[in-house]
Amino acid sequence: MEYIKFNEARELDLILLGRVAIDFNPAYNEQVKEEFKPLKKVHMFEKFVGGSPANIAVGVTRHGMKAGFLGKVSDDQFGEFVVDYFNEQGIDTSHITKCKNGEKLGLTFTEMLSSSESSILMYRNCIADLQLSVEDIDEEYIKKAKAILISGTALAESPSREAALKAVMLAKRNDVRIIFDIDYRAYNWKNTDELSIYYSTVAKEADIIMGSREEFDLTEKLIKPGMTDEESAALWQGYHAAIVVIKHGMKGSTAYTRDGQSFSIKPFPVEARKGFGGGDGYGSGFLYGLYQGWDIIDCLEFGSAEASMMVKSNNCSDSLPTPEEVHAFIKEEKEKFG
Ligand SMILES: Nc1ncnc2c1ncn2[C@@H]1O[C@H](COP(=O)(O)OP(=O)(O)OP(=O)(O)O)[C@@H](O)[C@H]1O
Ligand SMILES: O=C(O)C[C@@H](O)[C@H](O)C(=O)CO
Repeated sequence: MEYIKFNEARELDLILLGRVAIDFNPAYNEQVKEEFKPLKKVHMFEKFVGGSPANIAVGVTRHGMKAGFLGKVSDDQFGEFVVDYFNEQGIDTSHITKCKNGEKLGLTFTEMLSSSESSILMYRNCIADLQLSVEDIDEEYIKKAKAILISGTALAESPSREAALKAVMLAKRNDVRIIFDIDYRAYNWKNTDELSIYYSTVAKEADIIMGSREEFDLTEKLIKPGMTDEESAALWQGYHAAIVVIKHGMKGSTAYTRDGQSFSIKPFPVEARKGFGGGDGYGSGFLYGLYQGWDIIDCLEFGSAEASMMVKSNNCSDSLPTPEEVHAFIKEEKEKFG
């Protein structure tokens, strides 16, 4: 059954809008399996492109999809690093612009303490990605895409908030599917009422919504707090959503489809290097499956496998796998665990 229809004539599979940053992860040698340590003890860091929509742009491109990024970077070598890296991956960077008033890309220093404890230390003053403004949102560009993915962090502040809302409105009138990845990052938000207002505005327009239970609770705060997954799915499907994906970390995740069905998957157990990045692997894999027209359960399995591969890795972008690597991982895990 086809739950979502993409306009096949479009040249871009997906435009991603929002957060892009630089991740500094403790240097890690897979062979030596260096020990976990507190951030203050780390001497060497490796630099990667980071930020959820940027990571998903890399992920879907590794799967052969054609992605474009709509965002703002700093007018310095870190901004150039992002654009160069995206170009090398084959991501369309024609609508990435540079900040004009000295705003800087966010720097994320990550701490990996054990296979179940990790955290991030964000430097996000005078932040570049939230400078995206309505002038950057070009209808002709949006029209080129089958779908646009809005990352929730883009809604945290003006001018990026209005830019994201404009992109949603233009997508709507141009037959472009809207994917809302709630992508809650507490450091961006002043209070949760604001968050509920803007998240729910986009969720009402979205064809696909993806988020954790906590993220749905925040989105629904001013509508009806304390809903079950089934109630949340019914609420958003009552507006526009064809597919609502609700994640419960290691307990697994469920996709609810508009015909009243639900499909659940458990994570593939792995020795994790970090807790973050799983969601981006999950999103990349799930969306790839959907574009291939797979059954929802196969999309979930692929996303879940890609998530497990990413929590094992030392970064959230560069190690995103190819479809062949994900299939091989699934085969290996099934042989191990039956
Ligand atoms: N330790 C782990 N082992 C295996 N899989 C994991 C682990 N942690 C997370 N995952 C997988 O990653 C998926 C997404 O993780 P999570 O629920 O933390 O989402 P998220 O908050 O969107 O992640 P992110 O920090 O990447 O944005 C989970 O649904 C699960 O499939
Ligand atoms: O921004 C974060 O929360 C962590 C980043 O290091 C990472 O790139 C990411 O965005 C994971 O979703």
